[in-house]
Amino acid sequence: MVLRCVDVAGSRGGNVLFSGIGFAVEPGQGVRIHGDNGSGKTTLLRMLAGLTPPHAGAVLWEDEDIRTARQRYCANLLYLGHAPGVKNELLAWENLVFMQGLRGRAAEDEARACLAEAGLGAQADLPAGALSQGQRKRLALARLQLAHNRPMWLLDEPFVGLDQDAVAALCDRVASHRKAGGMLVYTTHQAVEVPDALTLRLEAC
Ligand SMILES: Nc1ncnc2c1ncn2[C@@H]1O[C@H](COP(=O)(O)OP(=O)(O)OP(=O)(O)O)[C@@H](O)[C@H]1O
Repeated sequence: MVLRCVDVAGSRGGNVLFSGIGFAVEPGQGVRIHGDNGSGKTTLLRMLAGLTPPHAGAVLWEDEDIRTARQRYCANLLYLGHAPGVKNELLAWENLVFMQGLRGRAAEDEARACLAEAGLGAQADLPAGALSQGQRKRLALARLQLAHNRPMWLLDEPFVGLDQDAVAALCDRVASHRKAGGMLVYTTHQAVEVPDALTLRLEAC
């Protein structure tokens, strides 16, 4: 398994934000996309997720363009955007069932156990709209605990809004994911370091 970014350029609103980006991510590896506000971190991550087409270059999964390998790629992918993307009107545990597509009688128990591990056991029966910003972020990230069959993680600003304990827990989660052969690309403008991750700094064109 390998994700390759080949000589990629990104543009928004007609402006080229970055160009000549090239790297590969293999099992166990991590890439940190770093840069100032507006440098294009989210744009690049969206390209890796297949949500925004590259201005130039290509993103390849197993040496095939992700646009043609879409089905195979998406089956291996977990993309968490900058916003938590939770449904305010659903309870916290219902959100997890819905977001992760959990099925069967064990789904609720699985979601509740996952919330307890994320430090949200007491909030499981609250509507997501009643959670604090940090709790909403924890809820979104709780999906990572259930993503065993998705090796390619793309995380946009995963550390924003988290307290120190939650940051440490996320670093542990990411480390065990990589140890088990998972792959990670994440954006950040914070000083949180994921050990042994290649850092890619986006500079304005
Ligand atoms: N839909 C859009 N139309 C026009 N310009 C856009 C659009 N989306 C983003 N941009 C612009 O593209 C640039 C890069 O945005 P992007 O969100 O990728 O940056 P970022 O590095 O993730 O920023 P931040 O650190 O603030 O989250 C910004 O100048 C932004 O205003």
